[in-house]
Amino acid sequence: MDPHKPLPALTRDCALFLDIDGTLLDFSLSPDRVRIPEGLPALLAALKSRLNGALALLSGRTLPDIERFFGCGLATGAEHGALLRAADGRLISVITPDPALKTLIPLLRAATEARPGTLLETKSFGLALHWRMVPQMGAELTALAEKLAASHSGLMLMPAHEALEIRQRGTDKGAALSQFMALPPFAGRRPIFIGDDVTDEPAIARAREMGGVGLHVGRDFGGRTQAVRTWLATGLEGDDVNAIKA
Ligand SMILES: O=P(O)(O)OC[C@H]1O[C@H](O[C@H]2O[C@H](CO)[C@@H](O)[C@H](O)[C@H]2O)[C@H](O)[C@@H](O)[C@@H]1O
Repeated sequence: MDPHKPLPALTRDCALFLDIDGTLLDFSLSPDRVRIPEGLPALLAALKSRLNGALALLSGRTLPDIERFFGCGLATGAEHGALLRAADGRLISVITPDPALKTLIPLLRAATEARPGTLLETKSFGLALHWRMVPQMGAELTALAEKLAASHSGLMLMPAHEALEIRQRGTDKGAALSQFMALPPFAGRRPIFIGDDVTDEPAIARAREMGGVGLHVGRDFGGRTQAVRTWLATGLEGDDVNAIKA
């Protein structure tokens, strides 16, 4: 977007899709240390109600992480769209995990244990190597992951913020957005997606292709998650927002 262009209005006819880390939440030193701003779960619940349920989280996080952060009441595309769950808990789709992922765990775990400050995050449909505490370790871990994944054609590597995601091919947040948009209560609405990372670009592009808006935290919100939360609160104008400032 043109940085001088005002942000779009978050109106009742939108379908809202939100990334989590780096968009709703500030980054922390490790995945389990994120802080959920007071009022954010209530803000999301109020927006969901304002949009007649057309709000979904699209994240690289696991479903249990997302439920721990925000409860179970939001439609969710977890692990970059590997698993899609409706707000009422119904499973919409889930991929079959590639058995190759498990075979990489012992080698990657040994590599992170040998490099203090690095971390291996094991998820249901992918792995993530983290080095936020020791950025100088990023190149070595990336080289190792490239070597290990090379013989597994079903896997792909995706650079992330101070991390590398090892994922299955065939899913991304753009496809997840399309799947939700084909279903009620999303169908027929104007999609708005907000993300911050390379893994969010397919959903940014997809929202635009569908006549909606794809926003980027760095390009459109000055890199500030607080600016995202403030803009989200504008979607409640007219409601009693005093109790739900995030
Ligand atoms: O799609 P997202 O909701 O943005 O999730 C992307 C990944 O986020 C997490 O890692 C990132 O956030 C951590 C906590 O702030 C940070 O320590 C790390 O450096 C970031 O890369 C999460 O751990 C991953 O599983 C998600 O895929």
